[in-house]
Amino acid sequence: MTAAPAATILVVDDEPDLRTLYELTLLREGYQVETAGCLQDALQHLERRRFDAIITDMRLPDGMGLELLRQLREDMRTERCLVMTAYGSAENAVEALKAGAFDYLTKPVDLKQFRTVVASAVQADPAASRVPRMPAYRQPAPGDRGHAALQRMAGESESMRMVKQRIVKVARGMAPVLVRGESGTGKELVAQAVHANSQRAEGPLVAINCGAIPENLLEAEFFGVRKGSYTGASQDRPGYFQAARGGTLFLDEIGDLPLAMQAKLLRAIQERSVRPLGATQEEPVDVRIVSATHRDLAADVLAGRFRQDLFYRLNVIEIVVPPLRERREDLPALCEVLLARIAADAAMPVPRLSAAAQAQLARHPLSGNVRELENLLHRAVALNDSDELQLDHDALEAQAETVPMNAPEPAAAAAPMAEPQATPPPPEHLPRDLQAYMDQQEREILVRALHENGFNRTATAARLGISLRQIRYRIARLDIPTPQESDAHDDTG
Ligand SMILES: Nc1ncnc2c1ncn2[C@@H]1O[C@H](COP(=O)(O)OP(=O)(O)OP(=O)(O)O)[C@@H](O)[C@H]1O
Repeated sequence: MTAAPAATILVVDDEPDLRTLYELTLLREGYQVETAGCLQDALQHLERRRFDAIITDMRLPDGMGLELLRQLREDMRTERCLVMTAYGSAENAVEALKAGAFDYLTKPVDLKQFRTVVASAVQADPAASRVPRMPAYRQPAPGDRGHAALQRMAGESESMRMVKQRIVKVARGMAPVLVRGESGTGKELVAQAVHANSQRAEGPLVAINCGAIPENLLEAEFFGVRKGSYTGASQDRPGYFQAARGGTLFLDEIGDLPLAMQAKLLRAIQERSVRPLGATQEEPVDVRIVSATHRDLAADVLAGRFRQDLFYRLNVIEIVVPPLRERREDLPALCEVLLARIAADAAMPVPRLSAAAQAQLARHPLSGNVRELENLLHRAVALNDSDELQLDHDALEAQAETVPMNAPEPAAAAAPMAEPQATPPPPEHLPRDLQAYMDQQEREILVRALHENGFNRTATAARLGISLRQIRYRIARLDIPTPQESDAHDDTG
């Protein structure tokens, strides 16, 4: 057991049998337990002393369990609160998490899950016990993992500072986080910082690009496989959920998940258990879900492309990463960090950006956000032959001409440019082989777009208004060579 033996827990439930069941279960785990049968009783316990965790039923005879949460927050207390909600009442669970609950449990409570969730809530936190009246979150100290992860996110603009504050604030609970923002804004860095600032930082962070996994493999990849479940499954193989146990599962490009898989993911999140392919039994999983998307998921829900119930579950806490054009004051800091990174990778001294290059960047639309900036700097370093870095004029021109590649929804993105861009001029002579002609056209467009986006397929797909799956298919069909490392990059981020 990971919990400190002397951790104290307050159990609030009006049903005596359940109260006793929870009490005995917790005592057996080595905790000190106090119980209360109603809200007033619970508030009196809280006046007398501090606890490590509170477990409360949602409905109490004299009010709602959420009232306790409100009181704890008002008094800036550190107790972590677990709320028990009736089975199937997703709204209550989401409401509790939004109100600041550490986590929730669904009734009837599975005792194994109960023990796991409680252990995670009372994990030793010496800072919290020494300083009883502090905000519910702790600022990361220089040198610790959470601090380092925030440092990796360059930029001190007002909007970035707010993003960082929000990360610290929400990191410590279990509530699912949805990171929204245009492509290349740094959503993956945000997810890493949430993990690093959470109490799960010692556990794994498993990052998956949902759009990059072939549809027929999704279930096995997510939930694992039992030996013999299909020809070739010669041994048990864990899925992402098992791999992320005790840590964070980062589901990037969540909007690309097909509807059938959305239903399975929802079930796994609600039940907190998964059934590997070929298994007869479910196995409990303990993961925190952070997801990200550049799409307008609410619009996808309206269009029937994304399940509303899953959206509701994933979007308990939202972090919006602003596009670079709205925080241009971050440009110098970003250039510094990115150039240092590029130089370190190439084992060379950090180059200096010329004043002319800085001015060019300040005027450039940078619709591809930090990723575009990174690509421009990469190219500049590669072509550089002087002390001061100049920007590649052609690359700047080419990228400035492109329409923003980040409109939230590819289909919508295609609409405004339909007239001038969607219809190429007709060929002078009719082609003899229509298919070969079309393939050639498509190939040229893809190669150009891939070049312009530094071979990042996520960005290229967004630029062309197609999904990542479609672009992967087209690249393979047309046999377009791409650098190995770009494959790895856009698979994970
Ligand atoms: N604030 C930042 N400081 C330093 N580097 C950054 C910052 N934001 C983004 N980057 C870098 O820019 C690149 C793109 O970032 P990232 O992959 O996190 O974007 P994203 O929003 O997840 O993109 P996509 O939607 O295409 O997956 C990465 O190399 C990342 O390290």
